[in-house]
Amino acid sequence: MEELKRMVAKEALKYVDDDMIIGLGTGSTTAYFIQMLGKKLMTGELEDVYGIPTSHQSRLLALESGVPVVSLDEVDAIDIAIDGADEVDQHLNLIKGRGAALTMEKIIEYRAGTFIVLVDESKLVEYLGQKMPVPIEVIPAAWRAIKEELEVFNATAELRMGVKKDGPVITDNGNFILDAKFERIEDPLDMEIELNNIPGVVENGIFADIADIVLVGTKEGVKKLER
Ligand SMILES: O=C(CO)[C@H](O)[C@H](O)COP(=O)(O)O
Repeated sequence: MEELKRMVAKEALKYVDDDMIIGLGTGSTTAYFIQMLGKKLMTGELEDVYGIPTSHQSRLLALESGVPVVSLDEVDAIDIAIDGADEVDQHLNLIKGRGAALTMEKIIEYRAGTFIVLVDESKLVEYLGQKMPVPIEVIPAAWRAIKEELEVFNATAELRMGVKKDGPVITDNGNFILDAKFERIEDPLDMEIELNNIPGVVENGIFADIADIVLVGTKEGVKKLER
């Protein structure tokens, strides 16, 4: 599994050129990409590349790996964004947010010229919601009301609890995460919009119609899926 992650991260480096601004996703697969990018910058194979982190995790790792970081309000455009995903359907719609960084990820990836997703083949699904819940970032005061309101969509939601921390997970933005298990998400774009219409929802982990390229790590090599 780690080898497949490394393989797609290496492939993603081929999309990086000098003078680029790159959205840096969150998670274990993107972590390989950030480290490899840092090495290319240190050896001088790449120059004047800046990263825009999507989380504390990617910011700390970028700084540690030698990738200079900037924030969204300091740039005019983002050339590419690189990130992992938890599920990818055949139309390249995604579920993201296992790492609770979905809000900043969507802010950056929506605005990238090209959004490239890195996964291994276990993440490919027939329909969204097949294996994973949809993480929903919510304002803490509204979590219980939203949990109940999600029943309209036949979704069962759980408040995500911390590991090595008592009580709920607190996102980088100071909010809670509800993990909502749906029976089947028939229309990802419609569901993404519906969920964001609930007052108190900050953002949800359905990324419909945003990914341009998905690089899939398989035992036979990297497969490229394109929209
Ligand atoms: O959405 C995410 C974090 O919020 C991650 O990109 C997603 O969970 C994939 O992570 P990994 O590469 O570790 O499997």
